Amino acid sequence: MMYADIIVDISHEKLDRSFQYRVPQELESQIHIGMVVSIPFGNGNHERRGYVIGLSREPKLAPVKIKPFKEICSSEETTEEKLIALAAWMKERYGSTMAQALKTVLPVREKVKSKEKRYVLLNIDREEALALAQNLEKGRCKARARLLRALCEEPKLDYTRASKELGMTAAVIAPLVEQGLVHIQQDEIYRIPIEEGSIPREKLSSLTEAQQEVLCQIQEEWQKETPRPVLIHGVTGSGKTQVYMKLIEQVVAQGKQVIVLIPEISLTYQTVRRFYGWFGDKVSVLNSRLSMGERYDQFRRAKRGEIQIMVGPRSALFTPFSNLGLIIIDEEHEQTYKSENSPRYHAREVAVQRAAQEGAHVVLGSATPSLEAYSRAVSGEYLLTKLTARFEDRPLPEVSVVDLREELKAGNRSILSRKLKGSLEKRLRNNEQSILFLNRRGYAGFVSCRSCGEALKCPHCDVALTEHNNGKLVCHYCGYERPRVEQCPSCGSPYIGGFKAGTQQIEQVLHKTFPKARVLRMDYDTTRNKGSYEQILSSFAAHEADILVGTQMIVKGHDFPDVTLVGAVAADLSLNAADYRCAERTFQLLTQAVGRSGRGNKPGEAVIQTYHPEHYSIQTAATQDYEAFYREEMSYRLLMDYPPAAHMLSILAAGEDEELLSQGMDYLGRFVERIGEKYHLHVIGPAYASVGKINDVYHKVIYLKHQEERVLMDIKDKAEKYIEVNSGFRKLYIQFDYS
Ligand SMILES: Nc1ncnc2c1ncn2[C@@H]1O[C@H](COP(=O)(O)OP(=O)(O)OP(=O)(O)O)[C@@H](O)[C@H]1O
Ligand SMILES: [Zn+2]
Ligand SMILES: [Zn+2]
Repeated sequence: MMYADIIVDISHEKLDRSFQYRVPQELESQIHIGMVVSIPFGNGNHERRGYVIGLSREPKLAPVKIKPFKEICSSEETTEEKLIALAAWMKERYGSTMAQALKTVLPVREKVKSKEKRYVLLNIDREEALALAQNLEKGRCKARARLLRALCEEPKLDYTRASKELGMTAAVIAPLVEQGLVHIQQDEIYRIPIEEGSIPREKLSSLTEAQQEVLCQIQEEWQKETPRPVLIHGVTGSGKTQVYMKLIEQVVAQGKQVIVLIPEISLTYQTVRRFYGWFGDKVSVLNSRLSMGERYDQFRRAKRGEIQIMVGPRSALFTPFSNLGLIIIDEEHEQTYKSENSPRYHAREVAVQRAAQEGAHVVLGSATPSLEAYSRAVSGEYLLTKLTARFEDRPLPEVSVVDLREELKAGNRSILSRKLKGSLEKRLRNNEQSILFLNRRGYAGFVSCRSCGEALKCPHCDVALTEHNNGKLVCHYCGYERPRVEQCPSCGSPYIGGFKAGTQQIEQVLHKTFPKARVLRMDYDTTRNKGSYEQILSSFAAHEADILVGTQMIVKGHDFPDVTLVGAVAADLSLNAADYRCAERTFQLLTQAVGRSGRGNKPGEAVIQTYHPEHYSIQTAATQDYEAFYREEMSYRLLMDYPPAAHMLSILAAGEDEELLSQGMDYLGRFVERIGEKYHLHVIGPAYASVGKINDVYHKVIYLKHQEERVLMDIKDKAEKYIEVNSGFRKLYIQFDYS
């Protein structure tokens, strides 16, 4: 006997309410996940339509109590059915619940309108606020004092949190606003302001010979019986975008639809304008700042066939097009394509799956492909195409690597090396622009030596140790701990500690060193307000500043033709992240950063400041030699059994009760070790996750490594069942994560 789990209404929030029905014997061979069937529903057995979201041989009730459904309603597969099938695949692949998978894939209408967010912000500095709070406490204005103290901790305080958790009433806040000590700010939901028809149409430029060659290779692949996904590996500024546009034009001309994924950070007004310029109102653009309701509206337009091209971040992948022809993923290596919520899917994998289900093509592009994509391309699973030169053969920037240890020896203690300072001076003299960036990505309190540059690493996992509040140095993969050190274990120097400089300090140094230079800063602090990100970028593009200082967000995908110098202030920061991917991230970031220089008519230069000038990720980024990097990095992954050389499954658990969490994870660790024994499964941990405690919730993780994916899938299924039947896990929140 076969049973089907059926949901009645997919436009409803409560997708987890499914009902089991019996599959009539004669339909067993036809039924599959996603299909619409007609069911007797409720007390009156009214006929309703429902979607099949799961099939099994196990009844959830006594079999006599399970009603059969009547018939299969759809003769042709609808878009919803395909998406439900995709959700079912994601549930299996990533180990989420079906409800989580459905909510990711289907545009579920939201009941409550998303509210505007309000914040309370401090206008005075911290010391002043603390002094004031003390005074207010003496004067028995406790509530106001509490608010000020909270603001000292968190200068931008969520209004609802302030009122609920701290018990602030408007009467408490109002006098502080009146005195000008704090102010209230509303962050509206941001929408890229494009009015239809307001942008002049442009013709696509004709392709260069190299670009044309890539286009031909792709078309040839598409002629085949089973076309493979395509990876375009094109150096920065080679015109990958031009190739995408031609492909889009062709697919749209065949009456099919296209999804273009772009990292959120590149979804600027500039990009959007270009798309509208080329394709007019055939295009719609999503970004994650749209409310669920607005996203829903855009998806409905797609479903009704009002648009043919959807541009957006990860979630645009689920646009309900009925005749999907192509999915493009630009900057394929970007981390934001991986979801951090269950199902923790990767857009690349889901794109390949959706395209296979619907007979569409996939094109990935990057100047610095992920190891996953490139290894697939090398093995022939993907077609590899290349653009090896910049448009019009513009030269790639000349790169110098500066050894910061030598600077210290020469008595230079500034953040700016002599080389970088000289290069900046030259740019200011010639009225050209510069970008300085600090790659703080993944930065989490590592400890390194200022004399020799060595970071303290885990002897078992070869990733940087992280300093904890208790002074211990901890490995986030295996849990290894050691006490704080007073001296560098490599060179004996006492100058050992965390790296403290931030973008603000760089800005100050620039003001001191070049008082006349116009400096813009872009980091998390300066972009929190609505529209400020766009403002800074457009102001810099209009050459209203000479130097742009910021975090990695400034080096991604932007095209500023007047920039002829890019400086990486401390390239090691990302190299010391507690993550096996840190060399890859560093290489990508530096290569992309270097690629922002000299894109216009004037040749560019780049300066990389580092304590590890000999490290391969820095060397190969300096020579812009992706293949050399790939060889080195792949041999490291092979040696250490990290993906893509092996498969890795993380089991992440969170809970408020630390002891319960530890106990649960110990049990789970022993369980997977036991069932994994026959496969020689490699189990690491449990250890505290890289951020071990967030908002009083503790996080722990177990890593499983194996050569075969199917083994990890099997272990995951068994672990899921184990968790389900053991009540000790009820108070823990457990997620699976593949990489
Ligand atoms: N065929 C072409 N005709 C006219 N201009 C072109 C052509 N190809 C590239 N360009 C110009 O060269 C510059 C770089 O192109 P594009 O931004 O597409 O490169 P990219 O490969 O996407 O670069 P990155 O990976 O650095 O983002 C752009 O200013 C673009 O307008
Ligand atoms: Zn040292
Ligand atoms: Zn370790």
